[in-house]
Amino acid sequence: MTILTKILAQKAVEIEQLKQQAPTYVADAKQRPSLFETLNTTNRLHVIAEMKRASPSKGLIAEGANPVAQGMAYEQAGAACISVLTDECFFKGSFEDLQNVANAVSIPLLCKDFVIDEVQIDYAKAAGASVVLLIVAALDDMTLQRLHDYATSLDLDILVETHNVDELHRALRIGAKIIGVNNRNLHDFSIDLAHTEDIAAHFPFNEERIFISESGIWTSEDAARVAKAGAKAVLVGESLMRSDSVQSALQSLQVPLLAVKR
Ligand SMILES: O=C(O)c1ccccc1NCC(=O)[C@H](O)[C@H](O)COP(=O)(O)O
Repeated sequence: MTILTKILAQKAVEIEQLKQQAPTYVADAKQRPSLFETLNTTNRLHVIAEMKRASPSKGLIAEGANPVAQGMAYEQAGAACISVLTDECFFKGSFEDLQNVANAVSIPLLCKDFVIDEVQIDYAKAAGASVVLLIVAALDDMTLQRLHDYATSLDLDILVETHNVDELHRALRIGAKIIGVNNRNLHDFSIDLAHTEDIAAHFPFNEERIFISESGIWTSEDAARVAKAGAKAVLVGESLMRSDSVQSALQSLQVPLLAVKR
């Protein structure tokens, strides 16, 4: 059993519990800017900054981190979006974290979880998310399309995560507009930014789609490398959580985008 299959088995159990009750989270009703529109602006690489206390690959990263303080620091430093991990078992996050961050910031807000059922999207929306993540590797084509349509019907943006060219094609077939490449292999934890470059070579760049690079981004050289491949944004967790200065760490990743028309 790999970590992804373990996480998905745990999600199936949690979903039955979520279905026993309606979401009790009530975030302030805020109209957040669309993630798609946000990422289509400026000529610098955008940063989606993640609130990440712990992870299966690294164990504890920032156990005592305060999600509200972290979220506000990200917003002030110029993040385009904040990602909040809501998985409790493997990442020590929660929907409560998401709701608290939602009440404190105004920028787009991603509920980062392993979504396999509509009920999780209902909870994400109730807790204030404006974006949800769908991981292609975790879903069959029909479920991927169904969840994508459901999130769209709730006016949510959807980040569709891929890890290889076959998954990119599956994401394109469902009409995904925001497509991420996770540089981390969710089965063995290895990280390689070359995944971004390999998938970029097959990505049909145009103004209707956005290409994002996720995981393993630590330095401005990493950011410049994935920007060169065509990424408009990076999704960054650990390096920001461990940084003494969120402001300078985040801003060092906002490298200029190349003047190449993609
Ligand atoms: O981070 C992990 O160990 C992990 C393990 C198994 C499934 C998912 C995992 N991470 C989720 C993510 O995608 C990252 O939190 C996110 O992309 C940020 O990555 P990083 O900047 O490397 O913390």
